[in-house]
Amino acid sequence: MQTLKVAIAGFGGVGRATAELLLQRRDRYRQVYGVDVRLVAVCGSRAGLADANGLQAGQLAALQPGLTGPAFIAASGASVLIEAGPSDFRSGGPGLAYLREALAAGQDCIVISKGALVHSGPQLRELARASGAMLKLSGAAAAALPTLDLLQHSLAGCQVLAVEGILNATTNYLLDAMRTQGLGFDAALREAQAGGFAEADTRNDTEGWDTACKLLLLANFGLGADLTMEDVDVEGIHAVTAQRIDSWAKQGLVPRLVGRLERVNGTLRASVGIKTYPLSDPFAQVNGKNKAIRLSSDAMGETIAIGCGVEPLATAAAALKDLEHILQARAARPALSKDHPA
Ligand SMILES: NC(=O)C1=CN([C@@H]2O[C@H](COP(=O)(O)OP(=O)(O)OC[C@H]3O[C@@H](n4cnc5c(N)ncnc54)[C@H](O)[C@@H]3O)[C@@H](O)[C@H]2O)C=CC1
Ligand SMILES: N[C@@H](CC=O)C(=O)O
Repeated sequence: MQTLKVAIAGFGGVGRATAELLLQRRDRYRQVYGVDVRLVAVCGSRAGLADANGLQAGQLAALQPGLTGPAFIAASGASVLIEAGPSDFRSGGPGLAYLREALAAGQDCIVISKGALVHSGPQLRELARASGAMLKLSGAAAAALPTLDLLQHSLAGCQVLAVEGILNATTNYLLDAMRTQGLGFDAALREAQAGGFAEADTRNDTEGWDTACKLLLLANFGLGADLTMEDVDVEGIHAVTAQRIDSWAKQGLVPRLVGRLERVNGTLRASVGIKTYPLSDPFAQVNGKNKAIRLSSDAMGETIAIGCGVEPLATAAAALKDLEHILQARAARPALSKDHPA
């Protein structure tokens, strides 16, 4: 049986949930793909663990100091890296160094943090192209809500004319809690933090940056654009007051923080801001920490997906969906070269 060695960098809520789910699914990988998927290394900012024979769930509680940093990936012999560190789109975050190292070495990468992809997307894509590595990012691009899958697979061949998305769970949760429970902004934010889906720096959620990051990933990795944060008009929800919420409610309107991409005269325009919807619009029904995406295309009309799951499991599952796609692609490779010898 073939072996596939996986390493995880960034071992907080999502990294740990991904490790646990991967270990639970090992039998499935053996049965469906005939592959022995081993978790061979994990690391946080100051400590890690590695074992080429595969780590077991019971070992993950205690990491060893010092075993961290991009070099640990090569040392572990992993051929797939799952990156789940903090998101920092201004610097690329710690993920950038891990991804550069892994992609340059030809290791397939599953990215859950957004920072490096937004900061250095074209460079990372080029590293992947040059080394033949696969670069997957479902976890970064709204995770449990299918977004890139729709653009890359479900609407393949269509021209996507517009994308509108409730892409950030925290802001949707806040707006909803203020509107339906009369909670104050700070109290609602504390609930989102307790739920494990707010960013470490919650301004990234409330000021609209997380939505803008996800929108850029959809534009650049889903629609082949090359936009930067400078190209996005970004408005958050931090200035929303109880009075404004009341006034919208009296008009029968539901506020959502949405990211929008629109083709205008052949150019893709990107913006993030509050939009209000009448109750008859499906976006008005996307409650709590749910997310949604509406795509308009030339030939398939309008497609809407709504989704969420319990975090951090849902994001772990989105990342491991990418792993399944990598297993499928790896399985298809020998068949391809047999049918079409070079
Ligand atoms: N929590 C959620 O619902 C979702 C989170 N994400 C993204 O997943 C990522 C992780 O999120 P959480 O696990 O919730 O955050 P977290 O803060 O619990 O975990 C991040 C981990 O990265 C570690 N880290 C920091 N610097 C590092 C370095 N140089 N090397 C290795 N590890 C380092 C930290 O010690 C921490 O344990 C973030 O980028 C977030 O934006 C994406 C989708 C949903
Ligand atoms: N903070 C984000 C979670 C990860 O992307 C959100 O609220 O959606």
